[in-house]
Amino acid sequence: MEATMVVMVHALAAILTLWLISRSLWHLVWRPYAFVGWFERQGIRGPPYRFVLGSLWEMKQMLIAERAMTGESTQKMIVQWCNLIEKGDGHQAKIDMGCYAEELTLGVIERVIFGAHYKEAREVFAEGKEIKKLVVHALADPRIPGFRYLPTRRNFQAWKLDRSITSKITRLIKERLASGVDGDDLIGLMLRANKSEEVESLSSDDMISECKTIFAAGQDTGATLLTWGMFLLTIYPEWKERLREEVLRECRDDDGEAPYINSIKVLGKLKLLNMFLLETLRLYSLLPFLLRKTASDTTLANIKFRKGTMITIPVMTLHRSKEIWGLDADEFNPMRFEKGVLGAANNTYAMLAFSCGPRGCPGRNYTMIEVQTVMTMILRRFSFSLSSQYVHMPRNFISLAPRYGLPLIVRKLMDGEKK
Ligand code: HEM
Repeated sequence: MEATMVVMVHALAAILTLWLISRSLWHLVWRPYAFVGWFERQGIRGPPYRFVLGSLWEMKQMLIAERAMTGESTQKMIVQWCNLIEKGDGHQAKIDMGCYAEELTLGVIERVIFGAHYKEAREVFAEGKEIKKLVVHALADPRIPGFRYLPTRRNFQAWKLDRSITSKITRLIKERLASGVDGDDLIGLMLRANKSEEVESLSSDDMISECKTIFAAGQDTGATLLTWGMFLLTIYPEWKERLREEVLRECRDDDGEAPYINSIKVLGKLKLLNMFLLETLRLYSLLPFLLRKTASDTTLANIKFRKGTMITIPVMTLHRSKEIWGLDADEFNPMRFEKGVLGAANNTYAMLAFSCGPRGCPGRNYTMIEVQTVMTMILRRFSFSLSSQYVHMPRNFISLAPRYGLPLIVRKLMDGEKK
């Protein structure tokens, strides 16, 4: 009896070991090879790679496409607001700007990356949100090397979500390749960059992780800047009027009727709006601190740091430093940016909302175009104020956002108010 038990335990252990080996081989060897092979058949070859996204002209085309998509999505949002007003008392409606901003920027980024709206992109977004929660919890974990590789419940959850995101993005890229469509979206740019002789090829993994990065970095950032911008306009109504006046003045076509979707050239003329957004980013910096690791033994401000030291750059504190920005550093004053970012403070690196240097944010223009386009269109159509239900509680959940959203009361502008 005992001998049978021993044989059974051994057999079970052998089966389990074989199963584990086959799973590991599948994940580590066979699957990546199959995947790379599949991409190679499409003419996409592997590493190494530098981050190259086609030519500058192509990047510009992508921004033009982004602006058009933002215009369309904002138009859709405007119609929804008008319907809400009609269904209500006909004068005004309560909306949560945070939710609309999230939906709008998600609609734009999925089209900027994949060229169309996809159910999978929505699911990727929802799963990305779950990962974000896990990351926030992980920040409180003990700093033990290799901790993130341990099979804890949270790590398992994160790995599962990451696998699901990867497979959905892979499916979307495959479908796109199969369709043979060559668009002005991120996938189109990467595929063209691959065909070009001048740049090194992207591997399949590079393409997937590029999509993941842009999706993660580019969605809620724009939504949050838009939300803080709208919040500040309700707190400083004189700025709402100044910006509306600028928008109505600059965004006119030959008929004297302002177009829905402004050209980039027009956006360039909206100086006050640009200054307003810079001041919003100064006071409500989305990333309240940045982290850097010293690559070698370093001396900063006469303090010696050993190689590998983690340094926290307190962006939020620096953005409100009177030494750097002057005595009115705590006050809201977009006019400080009248002579540009360099003229606003006594330090070249004072404005860190997008960080700076080679690892500064590559999505800066993208966001500014997106948020300017949306605000321009809202300012032309609506008047808005803060709902009494608003609770001012900024929360740093990887990025700084209003914890309970931004409830606004929106009202359609009368014809007389648009002049
Ligand atoms: C208001 C909006 C945004 C803000 C405030 C912002 C801010 C930042 C900051 C501070 C960094 C540097 C992070 C660090 O070094 O630790 C960064 C990096 C990055 N951002 Fe943004 N970002 C915004 C929007 C976007 C958008 C819309 C995209 C893409 C479409 C994007 C893509 C990226 C990427 C890919 C990086 C990593 C760059 C690298 O590691 O070299 N960002 N962003």
